[in-house]
Amino acid sequence: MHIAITGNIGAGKTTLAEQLAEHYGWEVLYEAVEGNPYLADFYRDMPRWAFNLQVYFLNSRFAQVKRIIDIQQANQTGQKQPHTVVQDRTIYEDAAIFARNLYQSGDMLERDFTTYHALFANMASLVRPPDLMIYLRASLPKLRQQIQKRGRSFEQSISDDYLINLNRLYEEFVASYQLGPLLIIEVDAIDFAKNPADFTQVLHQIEAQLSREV
Ligand SMILES: Nc1ncnc2c1ncn2[C@@H]1O[C@H](COP(=O)(O)OP(=O)(O)OP(=O)(O)O)[C@@H](O)[C@H]1O
Repeated sequence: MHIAITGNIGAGKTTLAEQLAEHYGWEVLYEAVEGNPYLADFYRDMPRWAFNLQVYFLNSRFAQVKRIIDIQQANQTGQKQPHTVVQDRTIYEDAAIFARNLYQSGDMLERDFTTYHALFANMASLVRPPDLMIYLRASLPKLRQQIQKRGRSFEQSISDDYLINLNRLYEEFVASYQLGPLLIIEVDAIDFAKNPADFTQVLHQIEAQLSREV
C-alpha cells in the first residue's frame, strides 16, 4: 500500500510519516533536504535557482516513484509480506504547487516552466496515485511556529507571502484532487508529536478512511 502525506512547509509531514512508520512498521520515503545542493541557494535567490531546484526535486521524487512501483509489484506477486510505504510529499505538489507558484510569482521564466511541465507530464504518466492521500492543513501562524521551532537557518527567510501563496495553491490542489481517497487533517488545534491522544485520533481517522476503501 502507498500512503502519501501532503502539506505546506512546516505542516508536520515528516513527523507524522515517522510516527506512522514506527506505529505500523511502514517504510518512510523522505524528501531530499540533507545534501540538497540547491535548497539554501534557492531561498537566497529564487529566480536564479528555481528551475535547478525544481528539476532536482522532480528527479528525487521520481526515484521514490520507482521504489513505490517496485514495492507494489512485489506486493502483487505475494512472494513477500505485504509492504506499506509512506511518502513525505508527492510529485504532484512539486508541479501543481511549488513550480506553479514560482511561475505565477515571476520567479520562474515561462520557457523554464513549460520545459519543467513537459518533463513532469512525462513522468506523471508513469505514476500511480497513492492509495490514500493525507492533507495536513495548517494556518500561516502554525506553519511559522513550526518552521521557527525546526530552526533550519535557510528557511528563516521564507516570507509570509510565499507561505500564503503555497497555502492557496494547496487548497486548490486538494479541492480538485480526484486521483483517489483523500483525508484532510486540521493540524492547527492538535499536536500529534507531543500529545498521544491527538496521535490516536489521527490513527482513528486514517484507519476509518482505509477501511472505507477496502
Ligand atoms: N518542489 C519544491 N520546490 C521548492 N521547495 C521545495 C519543493 N519541495 C520541497 N521544498 C522545500 O524543501 C524543504 C523540505 O523540507 P521537509 O522535508 O522538512 O518538509 P517540509 O515541507 O518543511 O514539511 P514538514 O515540516 O511538513 O515535514 C522545505 O524547505 C520545502 O519547502
